[in-house]
Amino acid sequence: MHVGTQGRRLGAFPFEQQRETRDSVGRARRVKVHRHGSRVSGDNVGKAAASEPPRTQTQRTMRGGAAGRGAALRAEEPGDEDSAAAGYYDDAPGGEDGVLGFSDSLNGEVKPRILLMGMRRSGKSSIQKVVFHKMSPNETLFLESTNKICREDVSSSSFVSFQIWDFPGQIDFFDPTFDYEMIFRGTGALIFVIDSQDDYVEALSRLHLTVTRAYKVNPEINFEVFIHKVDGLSDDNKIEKQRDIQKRASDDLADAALEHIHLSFYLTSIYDHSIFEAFSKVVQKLIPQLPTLENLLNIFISNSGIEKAFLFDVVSKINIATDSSPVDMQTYELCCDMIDVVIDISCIYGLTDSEAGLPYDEESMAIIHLNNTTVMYLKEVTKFLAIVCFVRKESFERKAIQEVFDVRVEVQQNRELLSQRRWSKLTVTNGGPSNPQ
Ligand SMILES: Nc1nc2c(ncn2[C@@H]2O[C@H](COP(=O)(O)OP(=O)(O)OP(=O)(O)O)[C@@H](O)[C@H]2O)c(=O)[nH]1
Repeated sequence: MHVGTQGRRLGAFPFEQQRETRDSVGRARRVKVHRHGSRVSGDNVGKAAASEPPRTQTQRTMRGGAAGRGAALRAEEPGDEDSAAAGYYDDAPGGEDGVLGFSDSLNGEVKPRILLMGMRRSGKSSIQKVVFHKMSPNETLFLESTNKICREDVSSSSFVSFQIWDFPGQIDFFDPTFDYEMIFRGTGALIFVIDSQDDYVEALSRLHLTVTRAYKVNPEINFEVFIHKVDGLSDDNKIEKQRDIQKRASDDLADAALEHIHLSFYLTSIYDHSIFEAFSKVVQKLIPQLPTLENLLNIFISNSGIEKAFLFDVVSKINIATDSSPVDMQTYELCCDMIDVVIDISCIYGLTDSEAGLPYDEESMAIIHLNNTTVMYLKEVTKFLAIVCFVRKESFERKAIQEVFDVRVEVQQNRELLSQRRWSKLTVTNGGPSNPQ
């Protein structure tokens, strides 16, 4: 396997130092990746966030105080939103954060919201922490119950940009301080989490109430149901539970003459890749450019000898898009593992203490030969995105992949050359030096 990060030396540490690096630097670097992953738009916000502990820095929270809350809500959604949900919003320590977090309003962009709802202890915060904060599943055992709505901005590129709102277990729709109209109006997807290891009768009636309320306010919401914690169930049991939950939820909607509301169901667990796969599908539905991206990947694979190509957000391991050939869970898992390996190896061996670099940059790439004549190829595409390709050994040896990426490098070089020439022309015309330097 080759892992490249700005040509840094690999494998040069003595063993003891390696361990130390892993414990102290490796972890710190990981946090760094995550910091840049959970970005807040706007320079000031980013700078302020950099010096804060991970939790406050990435969770955009609303201020409990009327002024702060009012400012924040006005900034995001013009209109009379001030009354919204005083008791439900998180109190941000060091209030500035809450206000600045609403950077959408500063550039006029409104990010779609993904809401995480469900009964207490169903696993909502764990899902958010594992997918977006790289928390290990076991650490979620120590998570405290969420009392207020916690909000986080995720923007991995120009086409992946949304907010996640993690709700406390029980929301009282009849509580006058809970302005659900305001919340549902800007929502792109509502994820309702059901604990499959618990009795789910109450959860189903909550699901029904939530869906019908939300639909009334905004019929455009995608309703996604995570049948969660399936790691404790046998395969048969999983299918049985899914069938039962699906049927009961559909029956409830049919009884209310709302059978036209579409619910999507996913079997998920934070202990395997199912949660990343499910979240990928939820996010993909919110990407307007998805058909174009799929088309580009189709063209890409049909002209390069590559069998399958995925575009991934490196931080969250969300699969942004793939070509239209079928995906199986195992392939998806391999991609996630490869991303982990690249980041981990870069953190441990790719950086030195004196360098403030990131473990993922424009020179990041990796090649893994599997034991079944398949080769996996990962290459940086943008600061936050990677393309992961599966290619047969024969095609790889014909250097199909290298040719594809060499073309990209050549095109870039030609562009640079062209712009340099233009620049020289311009400076000569203006009587300046002909060299752009
Ligand atoms: N077995 C298993 N346990 C999980 C899974 N996801 C979360 N849990 C556990 O479920 C418990 C509750 O998780 P939380 O994330 O705090 O639940 P929550 O829905 O945010 O809870 P509230 O904040 O009270 O609404 C924790 O002990 C987690 O470790 C999973 O996929 N499988």
